[in-house]
Amino acid sequence: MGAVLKVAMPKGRIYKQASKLFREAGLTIPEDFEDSRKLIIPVPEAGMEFIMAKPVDVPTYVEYGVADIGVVGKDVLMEENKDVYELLDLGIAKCRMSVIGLPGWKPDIHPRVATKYPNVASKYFREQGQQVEVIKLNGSIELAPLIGLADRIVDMVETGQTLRENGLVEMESIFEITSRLIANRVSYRLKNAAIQALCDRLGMAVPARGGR
Ligand SMILES: Nc1ncnc2c1ncn2[C@@H]1O[C@H](COP(=O)(O)OP(=O)(O)OP(=O)(O)O)[C@@H](O)[C@H]1O
Ligand SMILES: O=P(O)(O)OC[C@H]1O[C@H](OP(=O)(O)OP(=O)(O)O)[C@H](O)[C@@H]1O
Repeated sequence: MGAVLKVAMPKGRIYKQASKLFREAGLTIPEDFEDSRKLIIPVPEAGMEFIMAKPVDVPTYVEYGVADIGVVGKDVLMEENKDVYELLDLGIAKCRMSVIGLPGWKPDIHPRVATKYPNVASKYFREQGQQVEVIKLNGSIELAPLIGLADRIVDMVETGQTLRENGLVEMESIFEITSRLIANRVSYRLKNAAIQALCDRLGMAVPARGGR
């Protein structure tokens, strides 16, 4: 049996989908931990150990090599710009990054944009040739245009429910988001057989889910 793979798994909404996909790929992942507060979960039957991380921190654990691989949203990868390999599109947690505002929005002399993703937003508006002040928030981003902190936001849209319930409109979609499998550069060489075998299994399970 090869070395144990340390996998940085995102706590929260992606975990259940990720562990389900791993199961569909034929790996034995116990369901007992789905509501647990345990942070390091041995998964011996799959030759793995899960490190339960805050989603935005997954690329950091992988870049530093304390996790060999990880599961993370494309939104986080675009924002964090870490030195990791992106191996596979897992097709789960699908949504999109969009520019959002109030209906009837008109350009302001000093436009302000609120977001959890300041790097993504700055790059996007720079490329559009628009000068904006980017304000970093950590959640409930949709509040910003409602209470006058910013005239637009850059945030994720999945079902559109948050927009509808708050009277906001999607003005432009910037990119599509799904979760990705990433790897540490050194682990990818040293544990190549195990990582490649996992990629192959997961790769077969992804289309089986209809590319979702
Ligand atoms: N509404 C959504 N629909 C689908 N995927 C989403 C949605 N919101 C977020 N995601 C994906 O799930 C990932 C993790 O989101 P989640 O809300 O669990 O993390 P978080 O915002 O860091 O959590 P928290 O700060 O509440 O601990 C995001 O990086 C994104 O890729
Ligand atoms: O289109 P929808 O299906 O409504 O999903 C989009 C919402 O989901 C995410 O919020 P999250 O639940 O992570 O809350 P937070 O931003 O307050 O952390 C995102 O930031 C949007 O607000």
